[in-house]
Amino acid sequence: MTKRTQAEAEAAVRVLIEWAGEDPDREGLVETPARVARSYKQLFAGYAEDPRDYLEKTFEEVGGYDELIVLRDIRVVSFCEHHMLPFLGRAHVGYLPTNRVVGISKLARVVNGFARRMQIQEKLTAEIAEAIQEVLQPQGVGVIIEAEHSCMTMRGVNTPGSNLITSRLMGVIRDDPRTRDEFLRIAREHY
Ligand SMILES: Nc1nc2c(ncn2[C@@H]2O[C@H](COP(=O)(O)OP(=O)(O)OP(=O)(O)O)[C@@H](O)[C@H]2O)c(=O)[nH]1
Ligand SMILES: [Zn+2]
Repeated sequence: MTKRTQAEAEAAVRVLIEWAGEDPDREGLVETPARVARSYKQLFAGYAEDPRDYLEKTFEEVGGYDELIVLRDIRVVSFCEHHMLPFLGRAHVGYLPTNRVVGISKLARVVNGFARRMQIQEKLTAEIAEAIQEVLQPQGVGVIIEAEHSCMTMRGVNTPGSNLITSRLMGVIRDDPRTRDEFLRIAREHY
């Protein structure tokens, strides 16, 4: 993959501005290519990190805790790879630990690290679950994401208010009906 410079990104934005029918040299737009390029760096910051790294530090003194751990309503800001438009919503992430747990902020960091890339929601959901399964090796993992896609609400089919719900369940959260029901109930309690 070709590595591009900030200057090249700015030139590309300038082309898009012109293509949209605007004058990139008018006062309000002069700095826009630079702003957009900087903004893309932040919005796509996920390419500069491996979210698995957040899960390396764990705690084993859990007092025998062996029930589900669920972090609900993690804000998701991601981008559909078809239109590069945002999809916004919430993720619910749970796991059934084996003998160690992770700091809860790290679950949100993992979501954010994968979200700040271009992809479809199905892939985002799977990547989060698989990273947790791979690094923490819990008895089970569940990830549910509900999000509204700007490419559907702002353009195209124009259906504001419709949410895409995706889930990836692994291990006992997928295979043991009682654990699965408990996870889904906790994750959906507020729907
Ligand atoms: N499965 C899935 N589809 C997505 C996601 N984000 C956007 N899409 C869809 O990707 C599809 C791309 O379809 P295309 O026909 O190639 O593109 P398009 O002509 O812009 O399609 P419209 O959005 O229907 O106007 C659309 O149906 C989008 O709704 C996602 O996260 N998951
Ligand atoms: Zn889209």
